[in-house]
Amino acid sequence: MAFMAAAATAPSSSSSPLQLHKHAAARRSAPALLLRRPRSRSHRNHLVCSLDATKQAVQEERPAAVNGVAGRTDCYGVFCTTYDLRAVGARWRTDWCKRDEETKTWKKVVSVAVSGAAGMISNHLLFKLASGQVFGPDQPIALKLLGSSQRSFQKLEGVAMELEDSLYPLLREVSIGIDPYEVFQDVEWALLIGAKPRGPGMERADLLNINGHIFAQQGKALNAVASRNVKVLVVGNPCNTNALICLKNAPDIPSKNFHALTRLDENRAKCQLALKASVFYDKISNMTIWGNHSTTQVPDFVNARIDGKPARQVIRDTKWLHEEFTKTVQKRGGELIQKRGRSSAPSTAVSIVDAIRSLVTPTPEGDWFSSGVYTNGNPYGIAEDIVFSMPCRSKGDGDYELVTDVTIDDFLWERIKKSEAELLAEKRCVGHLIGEGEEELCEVTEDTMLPGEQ
Ligand SMILES: NC(=O)c1ccc[n+]([C@@H]2O[C@H](COP(=O)([O-])OP(=O)(O)OC[C@H]3O[C@@H](n4cnc5c(N)ncnc54)[C@H](O)[C@@H]3O)[C@@H](O)[C@H]2O)c1
Repeated sequence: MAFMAAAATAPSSSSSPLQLHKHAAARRSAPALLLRRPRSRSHRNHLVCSLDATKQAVQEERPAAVNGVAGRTDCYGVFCTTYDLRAVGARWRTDWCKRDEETKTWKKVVSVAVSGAAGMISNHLLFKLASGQVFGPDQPIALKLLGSSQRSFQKLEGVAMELEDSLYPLLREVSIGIDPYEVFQDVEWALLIGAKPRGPGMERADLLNINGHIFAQQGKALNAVASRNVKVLVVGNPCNTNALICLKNAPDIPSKNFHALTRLDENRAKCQLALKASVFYDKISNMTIWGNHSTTQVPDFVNARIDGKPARQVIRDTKWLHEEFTKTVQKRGGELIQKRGRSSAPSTAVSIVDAIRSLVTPTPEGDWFSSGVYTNGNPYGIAEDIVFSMPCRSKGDGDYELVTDVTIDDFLWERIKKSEAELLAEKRCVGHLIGEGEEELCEVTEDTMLPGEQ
């Protein structure tokens, strides 16, 4: 347990209602921070009850060199302390506080790792996670933030401070680090967003290799230290093949637990159908993105429904469906970057929220959602042993099943095969990272990165 308090020290004052643990600086190669705070739906009561004791304890226990003093330290102010709520409850002196503690019941904290935590997408996502929008308003959460290098550490500190200042009742723990073997310890969710952007002149094949190494290492780390049922959502591009690399390097974790994010594409496709049909987008359902998160993706208007009716019955413009719809969805990120000057981070963060919520809440009757998942006995005849976006349904237990009642006509199948061929080619490029050959055999030459996501 790299980040957790290793040794409980005695409370700083015998009359203190708080049991305060100084965070043991248990780091190996990487620095780490830990924030644990008393938080609850009624956390403001806790804070009122405990404020004086907290101040006193923090003052007495705080290590000498913290709060911006030159030189590196492992903890910063309140990040260095752990409060034991049970001890607080046991020692409350006033009836009001006692009553508050006795009536409280807590779900077990869910532990979520986020890589690329100082990046643009995380800048939106972390605050949604901490607010309860993702796992629910009664689900406490621990956030484990992974950065890429010593240089990123200071940025992660800044992110942790912003989270702290946001006073989220559900946010119980924030730890930061740059060693995935430490950050992924016991995590139940791993949101792998961090990746290198494609530099000037860099081929897609180069990116596959560079980012592939990141996801191979992170897969190994998850395999070694994460919860045995960790759910992994890969966002960093090229996300399908990165997810494949990650799962191949984590043989002790079920392959079914790995996802590549294609939910942004699904949301964009729903938006375009809604615009074309002049309906609000909550009327669009059964939207599938087939294949790769690239320009070979296949947004499926054949099975999509608008207000419960097949989309093709509502949108009679076949030329638009065949020729414009897919292109518009693919180019959405590029158009956005031209207008806004930056890539689509807020809507990507929202789509990550949607992707997770689709797994932790039951799918509405008759509907489904898209996710890039491992092909292992799929009912559609798509090549096995790749990560391919397909229609899924969930009971809300974190797991999913593939949807079988879909129609795949010639139009869809021809395009699905192209995306499949691309993913098989990407797989050959990363054979050296998935235990399938020492030498790279890479024939990916076409640039199929989605515009706006480099
Ligand atoms: N799947 C999708 O739908 C989708 C949509 C948008 C963006 N993306 C991809 O998501 C990724 C992140 O996008 P962003 O806009 O947040 O980028 P960003 O450059 O703002 O942030 C990326 C962060 O990742 C960090 N990082 C790099 N290597 C890392 C490593 N090994 N471990 C941990 N962190 C590391 C960087 O330091 C940086 O802070 C990119 O690869 C982008 O192409 C995917």
